[in-house]
Amino acid sequence: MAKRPHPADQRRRDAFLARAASVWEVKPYEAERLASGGLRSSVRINPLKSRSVDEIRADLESLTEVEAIPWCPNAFHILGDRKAVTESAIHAAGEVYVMNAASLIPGLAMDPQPGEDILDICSSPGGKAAHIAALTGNKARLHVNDGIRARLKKLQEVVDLLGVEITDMTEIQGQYLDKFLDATFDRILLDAQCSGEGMADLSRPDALKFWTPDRIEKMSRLQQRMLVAAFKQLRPGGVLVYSTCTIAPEENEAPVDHLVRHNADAAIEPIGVDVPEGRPGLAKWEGRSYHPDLRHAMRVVPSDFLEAFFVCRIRKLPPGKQPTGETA
Ligand SMILES: C[S@@+](CC[C@H](N)C(=O)[O-])C[C@H]1O[C@@H](n2cnc3c(N)ncnc32)[C@H](O)[C@@H]1O
Repeated sequence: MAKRPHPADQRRRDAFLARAASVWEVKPYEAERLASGGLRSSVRINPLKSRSVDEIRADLESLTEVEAIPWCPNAFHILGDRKAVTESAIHAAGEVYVMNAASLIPGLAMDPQPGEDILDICSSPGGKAAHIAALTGNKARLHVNDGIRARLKKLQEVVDLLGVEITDMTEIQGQYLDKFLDATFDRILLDAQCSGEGMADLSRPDALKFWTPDRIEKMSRLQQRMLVAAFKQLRPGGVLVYSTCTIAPEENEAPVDHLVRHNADAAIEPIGVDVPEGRPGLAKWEGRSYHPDLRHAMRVVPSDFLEAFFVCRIRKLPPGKQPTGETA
């Protein structure tokens, strides 16, 4: 017979499910089903190595069953045995990178171009930095950063293994970026440290061991400070993509709302990626209102392959293009 959860664990689970259900606009039992998906893995072919994408794809398809992801070139959902991929020679050689498919969205939303100066603020282990490098054929000037020293080693390993060319690797806490970094960028990714609710697998009894509303508030304050600092490093006309793997509006819509309300030159844009699991960001939640353009952000509702995720694209309007505040 299944062990009954401790009353404190049950209360925590109920609180989590009530919040997730209200964000996703489903019943709590449906939220529980959505958040109990187990490990969902996809794989991206890395075009930065010497072998062609076609050669790597043929090897990948010989290992296990995969299905092309329609909205992301060179990426596949793993339908068969994940281990067959993670323990393969192509994986050891850095020819493929395994991640949750939602993590492909920020790189695409960045739309990085060769020749640009690009900053990835919370970079380790480097999956999204490697995707950005792949999208530009290693032809952008890519600066990677992570605020936690211990995480830089893993980042360096991924950079080396996948053949990612970088101009700099720094250890600056994102909230102090504008104080320690004397450079501006065409595109910035802030894939922020978050409470990670999207990765919680409720089929595991300990899934919410570290989940508390206090942690959400603490993260929200950090994310807001990191976003404000990041925006200062963005060139006029440049693009900042903000993403998290969490569900909480306090960590998603709220920091972006703060940024756009305090910066007349910050404009939320559609992310431009057609993901079937994508829903608009929230303009209202539990009595709180957020900037109406947050509807252009994307919230990913979990599915067979995607974990819960949030992505928002913000442009720094050049002088002369800023709204005057006048109404028609
Ligand atoms: C969600 S993970 C980033 C994943 C990464 N972008 C990728 O695609 O592989 C968040 C990262 O933020 C880093 N981090 C935590 N606090 C930070 C801070 N104050 N400033 C910058 N980075 C921070 C963590 O070390 C962690 O590596």
